[in-house]
Amino acid sequence: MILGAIADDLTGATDLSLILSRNGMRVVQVIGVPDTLGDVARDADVVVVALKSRTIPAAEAIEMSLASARALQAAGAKQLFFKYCSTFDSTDDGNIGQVTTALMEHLGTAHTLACPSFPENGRTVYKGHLFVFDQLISESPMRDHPLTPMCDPNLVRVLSRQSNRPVRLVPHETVRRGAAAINAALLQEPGICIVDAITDSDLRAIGRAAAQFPLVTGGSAVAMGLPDLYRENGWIAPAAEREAFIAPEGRGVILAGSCSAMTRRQIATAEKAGMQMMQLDALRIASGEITPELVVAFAETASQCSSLPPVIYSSAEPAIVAQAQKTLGRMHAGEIVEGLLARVAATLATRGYTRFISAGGETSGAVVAALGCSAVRIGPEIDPGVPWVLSVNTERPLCLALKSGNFGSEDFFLKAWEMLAWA
Ligand SMILES: Nc1ncnc2c1ncn2[C@@H]1O[C@H](COP(=O)(O)OP(=O)(O)O)[C@@H](O)[C@H]1O
Ligand SMILES: O=C(O)[C@@H](O)C(=O)COP(=O)(O)O
Repeated sequence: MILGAIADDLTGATDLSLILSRNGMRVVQVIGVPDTLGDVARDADVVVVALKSRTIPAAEAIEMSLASARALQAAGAKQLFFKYCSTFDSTDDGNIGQVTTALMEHLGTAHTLACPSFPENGRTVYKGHLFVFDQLISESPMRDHPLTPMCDPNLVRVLSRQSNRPVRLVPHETVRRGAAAINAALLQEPGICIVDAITDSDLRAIGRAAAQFPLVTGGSAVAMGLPDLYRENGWIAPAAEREAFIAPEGRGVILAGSCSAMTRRQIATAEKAGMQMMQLDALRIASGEITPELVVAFAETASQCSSLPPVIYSSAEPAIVAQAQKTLGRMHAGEIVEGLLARVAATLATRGYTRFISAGGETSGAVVAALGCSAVRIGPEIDPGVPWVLSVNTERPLCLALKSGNFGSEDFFLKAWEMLAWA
């Protein structure tokens, strides 16, 4: 194994695993802090550890990340990659800066870079400012994220508030001059460099520039150049063949806890396509009016009426989410919704459901933990950043599509489901 990756949420981990496996690396993805990785890592070029550390207190996120780093290093990782969201999801309390700083200290390195750019999904960084397609992040729907509202587009400023290390910019003028110029800029002074990147070729140059860095941090796309680089250096074998993906027979369900504008559009499209819908309200879950039993009963009835999977969603407009948060508290509202969706998933799995599509990083983390799944194998790509994956250690095999809230086309749910017809 050459690369050890730590992702701060589950959908982010599968996104990174997909990019690396698409570029011919043998990827193993584990969920939660691993004790040891001996057997798991033996035939892998990279192990990706999926945490649920994006919105927890910074001290806990640091502890989980360092424990994962130690396990990855013990299994042979020569370089570490800290993966966070392409929309830089975090608050001033953390956790991107704090975890990066802790990993730098752990590795004894004074230099690293931070770059969430993912042009294929419309995320670019220019003059240190993060864009989502044509909008600054702070003017995009991400300003209303339920847990990590992004209101400052200047990443140098954002990261400076989260780290005691100096944070500066490597501007696009330097990035355009290629890997050697970027490398020189990164090494000029100690600290964390936000690096501008607006195209895949920028990202490949950045990867090359950081080839010898013990720690790289960023969105998944920053890793796209690493596999070729490792092969050129003889550190990994020629591109691996992808294993066949065989979806287990069984019923399916869609569970959506993401409130992103894209997930809400995908839900509307699913309804138009004839999927059976149930909307969950956070306040009614908190009052006990909506119970897991009620939701499971809906899913079972809906599955009898239609060959399409039912959609169970708490996704709502910012005003509704804000109202729930005012009554329940921001984090508690999230936990209540995640808890319900997780219990529904666990019950459905005992009743023959084997195909789960989940929308939202925190949501997917909760759902997959409840399914008892601690490792997955990466399958075919549904949309950029979102593959089907197969559980490797559950009682019965499960196939899962873990969709980042912001990712996927408007017909994502139907498209993901139809892919299983030939898998
Ligand atoms: N109706 C709602 N009211 C309050 N919080 C909600 C509601 N629906 C979902 N949430 C919470 O919002 C958070 C969404 O985060 P996540 O699942 O990571 O989605 P995304 O991928 O869009 O960031 C979760 O913690 C979820 O439980
Ligand atoms: O980088 C990304 O945008 C995704 O890989 C990611 O991190 C997903 O997070 P959520 O949007 O919270 O699902």
